[in-house]
Amino acid sequence: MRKKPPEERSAAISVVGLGVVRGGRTIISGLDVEVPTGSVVGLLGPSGSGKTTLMRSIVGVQDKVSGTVEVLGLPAGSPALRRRVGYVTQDASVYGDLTVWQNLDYFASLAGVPSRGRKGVVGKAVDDVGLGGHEKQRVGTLSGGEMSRVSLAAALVGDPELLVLDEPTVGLDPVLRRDLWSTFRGLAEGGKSLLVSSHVMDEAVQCHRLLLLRDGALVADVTPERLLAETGAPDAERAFLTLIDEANAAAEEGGDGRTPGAAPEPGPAAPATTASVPEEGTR
Ligand SMILES: Nc1ncnc2c1ncn2[C@@H]1O[C@H](COP(=O)(O)OP(=O)(O)OP(=O)(O)O)[C@@H](O)[C@H]1O
Repeated sequence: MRKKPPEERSAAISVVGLGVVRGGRTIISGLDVEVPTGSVVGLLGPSGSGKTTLMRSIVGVQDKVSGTVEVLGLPAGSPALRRRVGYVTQDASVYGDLTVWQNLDYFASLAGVPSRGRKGVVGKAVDDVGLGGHEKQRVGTLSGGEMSRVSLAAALVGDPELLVLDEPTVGLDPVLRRDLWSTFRGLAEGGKSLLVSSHVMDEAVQCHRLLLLRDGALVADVTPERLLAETGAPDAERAFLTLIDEANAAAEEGGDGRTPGAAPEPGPAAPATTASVPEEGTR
C-alpha cells in the first residue's frame, strides 16, 4: 500500500488552546501545537519554559489543564491510549534491583508482548539503546546515562505508536546520541510519531520539525532548515538564541513574544478536537 505523505496523515498529537496552572501559577496559556504522524518533532525552550508540563498534558498526567489535547485521535489520558503511548520522563523509571533484561522482560509482559516473542523484542530494544553487554547487570549499578537508556528501552518494548521523550539523550556521549537519533528517525520512517525535548541544538536539527517554547507560549513551529534560513544564524544553537532574544525583546515591548520570521509554517489542517483533558491521568 502507498505510504501517505505527511500532509495526508492525521496528527498524532493535536493541542488546542492549552492552559496549565501549576502551584497557583499559569505555566502554559493558549498553546496550540500539532505533531504530525510519522515524524520526529523536537520540543525546545529555555529551562522552565514548560516543555515537561506540555508533555505531561499530552500523556494525560497533568492536573489543572484547560483546552483540548487529542492524542492518536483520543482525549489525552484515555485508558485506550495506555499501550499506544510511551512516555519516558527525565528520571529513570525502572527497577534498580532487577537486571536490565529482567526489567525489559517485565515491561514487555506488561505491554502484552507474548512470552514466546519476548526474547527477540527485548534483545532488539537492548540493541536500539546501545546496552548490549549489560543485559545481566543490575540496573541499580548502571551509570546515569545507562539507566536512562533502560527507561527508554522499557518504552520501546511496547512498540508504542507515539513516543513522548523528555530529554532522552542527557548525559550520553556523542556516539550514543547520534545512534539514538538514528533510532528515532528510523521509528518515524516506520510510521511512529515522536515528541522529543532537548537542550542540545545540534541534535535537534535532526527533527522533522521544531517547536520552540518560551514562558509556556509557542515562539516558533518550524523546520530546522527554515530555522537557519529565517534567522541567518550559522548554526542551530545560535538560531535558537536569536529567536529567544527576539522573543524576549518582543515581550518587553508588550508583544506576545512570538518571532514574526519564525511563525508556524502552513501545515496539514488540525483535526477537530472536541475532547477535554482529564484533570489527572493514571499513567
Ligand atoms: N509542581 C509544580 N508546582 C509549581 N510550579 C511548578 C511545578 N512543576 C513545575 N513548575 C514550574 O513550571 C514551569 C515549567 O516547568 P517545566 O518542568 O515544564 O519546564 P521545562 O521547560 O521542562 O524545564 P527544564 O528544561 O528545566 O526541564 C517552571 O517555572 C517550574 O518551576
